[in-house]
Amino acid sequence: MSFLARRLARSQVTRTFSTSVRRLGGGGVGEGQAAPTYVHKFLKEPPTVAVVGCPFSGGQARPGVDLGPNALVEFGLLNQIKQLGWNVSYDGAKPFADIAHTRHDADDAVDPPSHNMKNARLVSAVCERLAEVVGQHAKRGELPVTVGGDHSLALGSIAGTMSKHPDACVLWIDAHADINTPLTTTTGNLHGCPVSFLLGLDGTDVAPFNKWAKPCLSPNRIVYIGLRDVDPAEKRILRENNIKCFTMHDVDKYGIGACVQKALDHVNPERTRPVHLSFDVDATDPSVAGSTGTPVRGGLTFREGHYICEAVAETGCLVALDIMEVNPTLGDEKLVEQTVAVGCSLARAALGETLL
Ligand SMILES: NC(=[NH2+])NCCC[C@H](N)C(=O)O
Ligand SMILES: [Mn+2]
Ligand SMILES: [Mn+2]
Repeated sequence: MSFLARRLARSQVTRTFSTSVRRLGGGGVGEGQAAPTYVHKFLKEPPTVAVVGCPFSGGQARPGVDLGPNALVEFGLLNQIKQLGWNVSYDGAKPFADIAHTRHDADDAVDPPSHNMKNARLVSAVCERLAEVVGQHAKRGELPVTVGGDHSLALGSIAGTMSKHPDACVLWIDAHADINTPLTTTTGNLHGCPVSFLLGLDGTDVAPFNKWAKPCLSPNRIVYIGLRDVDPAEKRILRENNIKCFTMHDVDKYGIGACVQKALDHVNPERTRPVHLSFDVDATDPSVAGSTGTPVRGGLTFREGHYICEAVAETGCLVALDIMEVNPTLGDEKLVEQTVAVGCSLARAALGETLL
């Protein structure tokens, strides 16, 4: 175990679900038993997290992001979640074992570009499988945590969430909007496109995706936080579809607290709707999580990133979480460990770690 992992493990051992997450004890805080501050609105007892590691890099061009899930699990993610009081299950890469999931765009002969998309068959197959796996966990009343892998996977994870919770809303935390369509993408990388398929935008009704990926999200049920690198065609799409965005400019202007509140008020005004939180670690500044394939300077601070996760946890509405785009082959050892640690701590924050 690395130094950081050991230190983290030590600081966690005394925390239990019943004392740190579920209730404020009657003793210290005024009269009687305080009400639970944190109630899961949509999960079955006992609260269970299903970690779904998806070692996949086919949605973009840089190898190594497929090693993300293993890096987070090696860093202790499963135990860290257990220590927050959750039951935790983990299948390793088994659900994807029969798909050549770590291939990326060297393989044009097997998976030729179609409709401007690279690795379309591969991305489609992996996302279809991921949708099944996430959907199964959700239907059991568990909370699937999908650990990527590149962000094309959110097409699968969100489709899976929607199969159980068709009224769910999505918080998409990212430097990028990932809303290119096969008609607008300039890179052909499908990690820049998942949202357009979820919404069923023009140009997305194409094989092989249209075999399984039916539009399942409407533009008023998704909100972005952290944007700062949006392609011109994506800006047009966001405007035309009236999609609510909190760019880094807005985070500077209003502060993260107001942005998250407005974001939740937009997609989930009564806090009665299930929430799928899709977190691309490149939303945070490269000084916070630098081991990622498309870093963009000027991002969320460590606290701003965690605040978003905590505020979602506080609603009790979280039904699914994605932690995406950790690439443990980019940067020196220190940067990698820091990025992996941030991936784990964002997940813990979304699962209630810092709530009293
Ligand atoms: N998930 C990400 N990191 N996406 C980056 C997308 C970059 C660019 N907009 C593209 O379409 O390729
Ligand atoms: Mn991104
Ligand atoms: Mn992304």
